[in-house]
Amino acid sequence: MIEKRNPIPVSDAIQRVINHVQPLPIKKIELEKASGCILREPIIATHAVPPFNRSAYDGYAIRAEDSTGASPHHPIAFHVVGEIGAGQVPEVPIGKNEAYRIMTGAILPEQADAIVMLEKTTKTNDGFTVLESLQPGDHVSFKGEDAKKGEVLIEPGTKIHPGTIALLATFGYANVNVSEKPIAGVLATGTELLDVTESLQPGKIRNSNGPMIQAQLDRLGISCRSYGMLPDDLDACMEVMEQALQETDVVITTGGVSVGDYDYLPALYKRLGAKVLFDKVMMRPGSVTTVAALGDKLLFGLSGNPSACFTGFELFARPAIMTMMGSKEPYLAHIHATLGEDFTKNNPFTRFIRGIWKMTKQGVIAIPAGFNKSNAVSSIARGNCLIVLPSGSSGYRKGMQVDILLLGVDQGEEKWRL
Ligand SMILES: Nc1nc2c(c(=O)[nH]1)N[C@H]1C(S)=C(S)[C@@H](COP(=O)(O)OP(=O)(O)OC[C@H]3O[C@@H](n4cnc5c(N)ncnc54)[C@H](O)[C@@H]3O)O[C@H]1N2
Ligand code: MOO
Ligand SMILES: [Mg+2]
Repeated sequence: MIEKRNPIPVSDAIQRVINHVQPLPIKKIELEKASGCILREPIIATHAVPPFNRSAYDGYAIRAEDSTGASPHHPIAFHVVGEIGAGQVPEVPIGKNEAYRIMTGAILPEQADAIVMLEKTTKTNDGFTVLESLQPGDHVSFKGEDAKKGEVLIEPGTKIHPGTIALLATFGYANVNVSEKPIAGVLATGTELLDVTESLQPGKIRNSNGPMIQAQLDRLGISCRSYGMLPDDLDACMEVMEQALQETDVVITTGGVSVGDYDYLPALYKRLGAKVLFDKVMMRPGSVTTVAALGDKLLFGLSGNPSACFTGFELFARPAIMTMMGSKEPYLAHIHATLGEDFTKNNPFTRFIRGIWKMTKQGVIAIPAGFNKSNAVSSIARGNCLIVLPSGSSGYRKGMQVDILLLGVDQGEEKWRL
């Protein structure tokens, strides 16, 4: 007698997973190694940026009032008293109709409040003339215009990217608090599986899910520990699973979660004493995606079918791992797009079509990326998004508005809603 499974909505399934994950501990890491980590402290301006009033151009620093009334018919002359390159400090304040030759980024001399661009001046024996008047502040980068001292500039929970690194360096963060990164174990199950180096044999296929999941983890900046491929054998899987549970923070398997005679993952969870959070989701592909919890560890039982496996990772494993990393934006970014082709298959469950989105003159258009069954591998390779077609309608027509999930793009604060 086959056990009847209870399908739950995708958003409930995501919630059950997220309820089970905690951010990993915080650690300090050197700035050079922090790119791709999740920030676990706010970046607070320890000083104003810029830290002093500075010149935005190469030219001359003057008192703006001294240029009042300048015109092509009435040039005003300035006497140059010195020169300031970036990093140098002027020694004396300027007086009436005096100027410093100044370079971009150099601190303004006392009393100066405007910069005349070099191109707007005519050289004289002891200085230059200007043909137009300046206002105080012209071509000056003011102290604190970018950031005020004490301002919270970046909240914790965001991914550190090159811009964040620049900001951290600006404030002298040689070390920064980030989340520890989880170690993910990956195990492909299936007697039919061959390694990438092996030749095809009757009834066998190469293991594409294992390397794919490793690459999906890699896209999150997570390194994985591969437990290779195992035949459909409960005892063998049990042994490797127990090892993986000791060595990793989260274990991802592929295959063996359906109801076939050799689908051993349900029996494995039972033997381990793991609590199955769900084993049927109202989605296609990936309806048999199973997630179980053993203590504080999650076991992702992704389907063997490649498109289902891929989708299960992006919808469930990805946000869990991002949350473990301390991310406040663990979901894929989603945007609206116009469907570029009819999709009239019936939709008993929500469909996640591997799609291609592009920006056109008409806005963002998304089309299915070719052969789109659960067992497809070609469309995962062609796709750059998942087109979400909610259940209940079989009439998705070209021109309709749909949600698309952008693969490889973070910034998703909320899981998409149906
Ligand atoms: N009677 C039923 N049969 C099936 C059901 C069902 O509800 N009732 N569900 C179907 C759905 S939906 C899916 S999806 C699959 C899920 O299968 P499993 O997760 O049990 O995976 P396997 O049986 O091990 O393999 C399925 C398929 O995927 C290929 N595979 C497996 N591993 C890999 C890999 N590492 N790389 C590439 N391809 C892989 C495998 O050879 C099979 O073709 O079950 C349906 N059946
Ligand atoms: O779980 Mo299956 O991938 O729905 O076709
Ligand atoms: Mg199966």
